Amino acid sequence: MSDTAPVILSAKDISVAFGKKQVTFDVSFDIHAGEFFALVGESGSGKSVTSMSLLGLLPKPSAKAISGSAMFDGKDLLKLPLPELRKVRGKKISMIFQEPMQALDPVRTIQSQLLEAIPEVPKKDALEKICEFLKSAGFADPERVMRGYPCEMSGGMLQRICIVMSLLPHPDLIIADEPTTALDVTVQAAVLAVLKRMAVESHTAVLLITHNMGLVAQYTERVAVMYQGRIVETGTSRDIILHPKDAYTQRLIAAIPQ
Ligand SMILES: Nc1ncnc2c1ncn2[C@@H]1O[C@H](COP(=O)(O)OP(=O)(O)OP(=O)(O)O)[C@@H](O)[C@H]1O
Repeated sequence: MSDTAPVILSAKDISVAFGKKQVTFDVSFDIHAGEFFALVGESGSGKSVTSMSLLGLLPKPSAKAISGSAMFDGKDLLKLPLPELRKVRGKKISMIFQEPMQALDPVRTIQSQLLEAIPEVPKKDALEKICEFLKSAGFADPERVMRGYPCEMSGGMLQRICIVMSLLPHPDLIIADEPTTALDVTVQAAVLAVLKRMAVESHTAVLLITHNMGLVAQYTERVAVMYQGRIVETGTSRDIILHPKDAYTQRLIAAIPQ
């Protein structure tokens, strides 16, 4: 996806404070339709706070201490009343978390949870669609997965199920916050490859939150580098990795395993 694709999310000057402590400072970035965009930076740099502010997911008192704007679908997400924001969440913008169990209920079948992602689709069509998506996510026997419970699956399988869940409503954007950090290294690449391929197929943009510049190099088209609550550099992942201007970006790149 190139810069010529329309901008679907425009974050401008987002600053968040918890009490007197300001943790992000004028964070701005644009995400284009269908692109894989990364917000990269070390732990505590403000990546999650930024993405959670977009969806009104920050704990209540701090919600009052957000400034800036995040234009999406003609509306400013930072100013949207909660009921309207809830309609956007999970439909036009979905999320994948580090821990798949954050999104899944341990005592319900996978099928019943996936059906909930597309309540407006008639059940028979929804089941067909779920089956097709599970196959696409690498499950050879989707019916068996659908009958199963989360505890019967490995971490990698659960995260692929979460990818399916996030894509079922055909969102414009998926926010994936460290989606592979909790997984074995050998499984990480497979899960991200599934996310990338399925997002491309459905023309869904992905905001990947990560501390791992290696993943940025391998999977994303554009990147914003965050350090101590500020964006220090934004550009195409290729340009930034080949010609990093900022000293912090240079350190992140030096830490990529050969
Ligand atoms: N609920 C909160 N109350 C107070 N401070 C918070 C809260 N949530 C986050 N912070 C602070 O905001 C800063 C940014 O945290 P954030 O979680 O966004 O970083 P991050 O880059 O996503 O790191 P990580 O990868 O560890 O999640 C940190 O200094 C953190 O301590």
